[in-house]
Amino acid sequence: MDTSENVNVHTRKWVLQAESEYRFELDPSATLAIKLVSGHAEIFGAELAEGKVYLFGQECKAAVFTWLGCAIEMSHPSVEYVSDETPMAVYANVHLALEQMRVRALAAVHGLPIPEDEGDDTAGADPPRVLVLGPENSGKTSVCKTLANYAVRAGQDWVPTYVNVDPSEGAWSVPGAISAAPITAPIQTSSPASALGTTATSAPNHVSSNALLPLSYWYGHAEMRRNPLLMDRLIRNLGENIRDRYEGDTAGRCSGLIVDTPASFAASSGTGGDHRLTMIKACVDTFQINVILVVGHEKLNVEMQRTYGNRMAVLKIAKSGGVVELDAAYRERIHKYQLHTYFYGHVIEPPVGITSRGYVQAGEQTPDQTMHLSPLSASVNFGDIVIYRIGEETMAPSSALPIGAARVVSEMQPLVVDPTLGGSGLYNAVLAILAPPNPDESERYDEEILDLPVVGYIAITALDVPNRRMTVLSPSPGSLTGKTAIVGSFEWQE
Ligand SMILES: Nc1ncnc2c1ncn2[C@@H]1O[C@H](COP(=O)(O)OP(=O)(O)OP(=O)(O)O)[C@@H](O)[C@H]1O
Repeated sequence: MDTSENVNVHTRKWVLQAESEYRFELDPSATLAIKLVSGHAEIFGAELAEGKVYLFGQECKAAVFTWLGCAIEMSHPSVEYVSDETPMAVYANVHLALEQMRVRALAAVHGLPIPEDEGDDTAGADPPRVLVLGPENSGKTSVCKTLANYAVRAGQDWVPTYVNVDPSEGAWSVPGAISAAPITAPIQTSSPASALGTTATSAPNHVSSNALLPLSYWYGHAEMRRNPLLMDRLIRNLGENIRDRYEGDTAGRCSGLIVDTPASFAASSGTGGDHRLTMIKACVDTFQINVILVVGHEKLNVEMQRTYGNRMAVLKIAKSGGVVELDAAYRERIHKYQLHTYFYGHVIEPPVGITSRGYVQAGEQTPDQTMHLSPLSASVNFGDIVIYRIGEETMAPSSALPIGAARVVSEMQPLVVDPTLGGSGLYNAVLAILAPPNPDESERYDEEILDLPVVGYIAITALDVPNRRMTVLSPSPGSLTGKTAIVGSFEWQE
């Protein structure tokens, strides 16, 4: 194979030994190109194709791992090193155990003899429904991605459901949402702005061939403690919806699901009002969890063993030494990238000095498809959209209220926001547009909007109070008249 094409002062080659990984981190303006020259390699479980150039940007941090050894060629990242100490063998063993569960579940569905589980003849025929818990920067998302990718790669046509209940993650759309999506192709890593792959919600149809169709509910905030009751309800809505979808989808159900959680489920916030156990319980109940993986946290592992160990497998798995500590400023920048990517898409330019010939961006299937989106800026009447905020405007956590004080407005109450009032908080706000309510009026109920999934997002970029009009940025054409929207605490910044 001719590898000389990109070998110049701007690139060099690394030879990786078996079971080692090349880790890199990018500065805000840096981009990176990596090409697999020979051997086999993967990024969080997604295989690299030989000879294809993968681009990374927007402060991406990741690792190219190889089971048997490989040679890669790349430009210069901001930070790089190779490590042969990885927990990948453990993750692969977990995958094998989950795979056996899938095979047994499918055999049971087809009335075939159920293969025995090595060493465990009491094993049932339930597909794996895995909850991944761990503190901040333990690598939960990376573990979930790896396990989902290994399932997809197993060649059994599994379609695992990836559930993200971390509202700060952004997942397939914008931060503030919790979502689930069936994974049909390995999740590529190229930018933290689309950490779990490309979504179909903002991309026009012609570029959504590799996109996912997630089911999302809008929580509206990055932190669970902001409104735990709402979070609990949305998690349960997500679970119920997935169960409904599974009814006619045997392959999906047998493939199981993997639930990625926020760090706040693992560590108490410190200032009272510790809702994390309630959240874990909501996940266990609604997703019918039968395996809990605790990433690198002894105390949480013991706690989970005590609470759930008699009903399901609770496993502690090691944290990878490669996981990068992400600080608050970084997370804020990522939220900005995610919002921007939702509306405008993103194109990662090849690094300086590297030919763009034949380059494709990770996650895309054909080289001529870029993710450059053109959102629309439209002027709408105040009366066209009904905007709600859930709960009190300045919501202090219940634990912060004086003893004996009751909330005047319930945390779950949808309140109509009047754009004409000063301090409406709508200028530069990100809004979730909800699916229509039940067409049958008799089936409607007060808090129905809490249970409606999201169909898309808009941002309010200007408010003209005297003329009762506002300018909104929307990813696609289509009338907003008569739509219901919810505002959260995310701000749009151009
Ligand atoms: N082996 C590795 N080598 C290099 N970077 C890695 C590795 N594993 C994870 N990372 C990076 O470290 C960062 C944190 O990892 P990840 O998002 O998986 O952790 P998390 O526990 O889900 O985070 P959070 O605190 O947001 O819940 C990410 O940017 C991820 O891509």
